[in-house]
Amino acid sequence: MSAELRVGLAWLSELRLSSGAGSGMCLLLGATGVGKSLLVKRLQTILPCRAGGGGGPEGRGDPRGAGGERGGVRRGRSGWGRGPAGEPSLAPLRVLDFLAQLSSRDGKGDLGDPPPTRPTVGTNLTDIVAQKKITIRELGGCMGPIWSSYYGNCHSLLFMVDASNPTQLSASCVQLLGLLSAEELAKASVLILFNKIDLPCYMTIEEMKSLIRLPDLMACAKQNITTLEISAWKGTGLSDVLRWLQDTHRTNG
Ligand SMILES: Nc1nc2c(ncn2[C@@H]2O[C@H](COP(=O)(O)OP(=O)(O)OP(=O)(O)O)[C@@H](O)[C@H]2O)c(=O)[nH]1
Ligand SMILES: [Mg+2]
Repeated sequence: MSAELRVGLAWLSELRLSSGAGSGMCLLLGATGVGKSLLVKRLQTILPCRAGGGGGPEGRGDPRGAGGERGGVRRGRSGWGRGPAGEPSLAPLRVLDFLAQLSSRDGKGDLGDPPPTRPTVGTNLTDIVAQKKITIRELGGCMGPIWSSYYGNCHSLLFMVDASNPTQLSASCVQLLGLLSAEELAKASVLILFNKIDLPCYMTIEEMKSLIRLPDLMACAKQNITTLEISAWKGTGLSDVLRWLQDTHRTNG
């Protein structure tokens, strides 16, 4: 095969990946400051990722500009190359080792210092490879009024709540009700993440479930709903998030 043909085929396969072919779409939503961007960054350190540009983690500009979102620098051809800061990313088998490590330490694996984040103005697209390619689309909390423009083609939904912020809980509950009643999300699997359980004043999952009357919501909802307590800061529960994504997109996406 000629060198030009090889380059052409590699380019076509990049194009196929960047168009989202064969991937499942996961929406990551929640009020501002709950920890969505930090979660994505933590997943990026565990798994091989491809992050979109434009509306990136601290993205700006037209949030609906698909070209802009995808216009960023590709990080490694195969997805198993170098990580966001040029550090080597983990090979497939090492991902499993890493997950085992996270679990064996009660979810508190050594992920290093949490990277800084800024409020997401726009959308932040990240492809992770957890058996299948899954595209995680974080929408900034400040984009709440137009979240619904992104519901189409969504296979799964991560909805994050700040477990250390009781004053935000009722607003989060209203957002969740809106999501669960959206027709376009009726078939999506939903994972509710109660984040920031590393903080001393956090509400327990039982307290939050009862405050937002989650059992009643779950009884009425069309979606399959799961809940998890996590700390994106410490890494607690991240292995469970990855397992849920894998299981959900194996059958769904
Ligand atoms: N203690 C603690 N802090 C966290 C945790 N997760 C996120 N944070 C912090 O909370 C702040 C907001 O986090 P972001 O990830 O930017 O929040 P976001 O949900 O993406 O916010 P928007 O983009 O504005 O919607 C940052 O200072 C994070 O470091 C956590 O599990 N524990
Ligand atoms: Mg964010």
